[in-house]
Amino acid sequence: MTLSVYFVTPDGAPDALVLAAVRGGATMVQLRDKHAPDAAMIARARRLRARLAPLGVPLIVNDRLRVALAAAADGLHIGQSDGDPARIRAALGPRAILGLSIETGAQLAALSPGVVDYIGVGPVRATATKPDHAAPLGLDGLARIVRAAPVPAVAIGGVGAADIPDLKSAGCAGLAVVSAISAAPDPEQAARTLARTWSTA
Ligand SMILES: Cc1ncc(COP(=O)(O)OP(=O)(O)O)c(N)n1
Ligand SMILES: Cc1nc(C(=O)O)sc1CCOP(=O)(O)O
Ligand SMILES: [Mg+2]
Repeated sequence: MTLSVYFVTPDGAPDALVLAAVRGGATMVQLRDKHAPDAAMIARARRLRARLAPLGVPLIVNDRLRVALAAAADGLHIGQSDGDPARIRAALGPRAILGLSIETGAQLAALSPGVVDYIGVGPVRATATKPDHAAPLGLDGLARIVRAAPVPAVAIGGVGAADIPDLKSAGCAGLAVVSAISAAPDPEQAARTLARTWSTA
């Protein structure tokens, strides 16, 4: 699992966008669609996993355990209100990747050891991509959580290439982005810039 450039899809993302992000250097992909029916998500997840597995890029499903299991995805990302992480781990099995969102120091303190493989910490900044986001942490708040985390952490929420030096200084294992790739005029090039900046910063 390489978390450095973690692409989270926007609703309705075409496969071509995901494949462009991966060609550019995205190291993880999360299929996130807050509106698609489960059946459509399962079909997309199966299709994408077949394309990404040979490239060594894990496909993570957002929120939906049933979809992750049915599509034999590489893992699942859950938030604080998406269910009990220990129960979800038991249902997913020990080999799947399980990620959990952390928005506060208190949530980090409540993390059970050995249950999740990574955390997504955010939002760093307010972002229109997730209208129901928690209070922004800023870079200092992010760093406080990441430094105390017992598992690798990715920063999420309004982050992009210009933040990479600060995110690395804070101890992040990577950054998770939607719009820095999906809203770019050339998503493949945007992913490449993120990957190159990550490796050189
Ligand atoms: C890598 C990563 N980190 C955080 C989130 C947010 O998850 P959650 O809080 O469950 O919110 P939704 O994405 O479900 O709206 C994430 N998806 N990925
Ligand atoms: C999916 C998600 N989760 C967040 C959190 O804070 O937990 S912020 C977010 C959206 C990130 O989109 P963008 O890169 O366009 O800001
Ligand atoms: Mg969620």
